[in-house]
Amino acid sequence: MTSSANSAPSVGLIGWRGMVGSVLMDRMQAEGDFADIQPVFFTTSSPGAKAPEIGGLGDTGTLQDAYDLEKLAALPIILTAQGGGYTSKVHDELRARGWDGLWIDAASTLRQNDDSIITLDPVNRNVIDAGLDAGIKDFVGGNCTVSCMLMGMGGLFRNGLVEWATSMTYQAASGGGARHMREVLKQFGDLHTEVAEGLADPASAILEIDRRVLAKQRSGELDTAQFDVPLSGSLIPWIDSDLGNGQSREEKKAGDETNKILGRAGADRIPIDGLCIRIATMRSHAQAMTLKLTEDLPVEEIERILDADNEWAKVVPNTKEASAADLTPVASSGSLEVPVGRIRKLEMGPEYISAFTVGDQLLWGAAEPIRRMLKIAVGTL
Ligand SMILES: NC(=O)C1=CN([C@@H]2O[C@H](COP(=O)(O)OP(=O)(O)OC[C@H]3O[C@@H](n4cnc5c(N)ncnc54)[C@H](OP(=O)(O)O)[C@@H]3O)[C@@H](O)[C@H]2O)C=CC1
Ligand SMILES: N[C@@H](CC(=O)OP(=O)(O)O)C(=O)O
Repeated sequence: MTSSANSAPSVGLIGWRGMVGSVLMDRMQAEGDFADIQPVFFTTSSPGAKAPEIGGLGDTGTLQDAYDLEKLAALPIILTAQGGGYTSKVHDELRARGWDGLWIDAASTLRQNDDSIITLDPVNRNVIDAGLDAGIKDFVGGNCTVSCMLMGMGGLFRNGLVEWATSMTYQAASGGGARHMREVLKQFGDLHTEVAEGLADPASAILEIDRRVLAKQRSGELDTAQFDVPLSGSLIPWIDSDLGNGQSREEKKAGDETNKILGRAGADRIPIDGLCIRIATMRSHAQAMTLKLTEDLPVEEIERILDADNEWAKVVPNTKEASAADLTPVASSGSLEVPVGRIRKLEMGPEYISAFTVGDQLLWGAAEPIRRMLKIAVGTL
């Protein structure tokens, strides 16, 4: 099926052609990961079709049925970016049959199970290794906002310097999926078309243009099939389901997942809460944070700790020019670097600081942690 070395473990790949899966395949090819595995490509929709061509791999055979439990159970490692619906349908049944291979997953379904680990190795390699030693078999990528935040702010959290934190997010359309990204662009296009004539005339009144944009947004004529309401030229201050206590499910993930990634629970838990907001950006999630530190550290020391924590966290000087150039979704998209800036002391007291992070939520937010988990599983990271 592949030209990889015969001793390389077979890895079932599900969800490889979706948006997250495509980013994952690109990264795996860029890093030469296919040299260390024998990939078996699955599909939920077209078993028997030709498997994707992967440079250097030769014939990758045909696509296997992703619901064929016999085929799945024969594999030592399964990696899926297919989504929570697939995980719910297949994972438990596979385990119930006695399958004890490694399940690596991008979906949230298994994240809060006691016998799963949220994988973000630059931040919690110790938790991952301890889990592997203890026989844990389910490794799940974290929520995109949480993973991107921890890649930027990990230095403070990992050194026990955060008493509590609150984050206000600016989450991109891609968090909803590919169709959501298309909808945002379509809405921008339709709004532009509505006022193109006036815009082309520098003498036209901006308030008249604004009135027409607003009228179009409120007209019900824009395509809002994915987000339900217009997002372009607006925002939506709610992401994911309503937990019924005033909090959204996305907001609950901030505290739950951050602490689980860090291996903190009970009295060690760091309170983290805030509001999650959808904005009309494409693929990078940003967040403005307020942190209460456990001690009064100089800003320079805070910057040094953040910058030194991992090779991807990059401190941006707290200036207007640097922030506008390097601390935006446009700057971070397509890059593994996670810029963190706007670090300054707040008026509330010397332990209170602000920070702003932004990161590509399809890279560190989705594909990269599970790609690296696969490398840990096969012993190459
Ligand atoms: N979107 C995001 O930002 C994040 C997503 N995730 C997780 O990853 C999961 C997958 O998300 P995402 O990649 O956005 O989902 P996609 O909708 O892009 O892909 C999911 C699956 O849809 C099927 N599919 C149907 N039509 C197409 C098409 N035209 N092009 C590509 N695939 C198609 C494919 O399955 P098949 O080949 O079997 O037909 C594919 O694997 C999510 O459900 C979530 O659990 C996690 C973090 C962030
Ligand atoms: N909920 C995230 C995307 C996502 O897939 O998150 P999770 O992996 O936690 O379900 C967003 O909308 O931006």
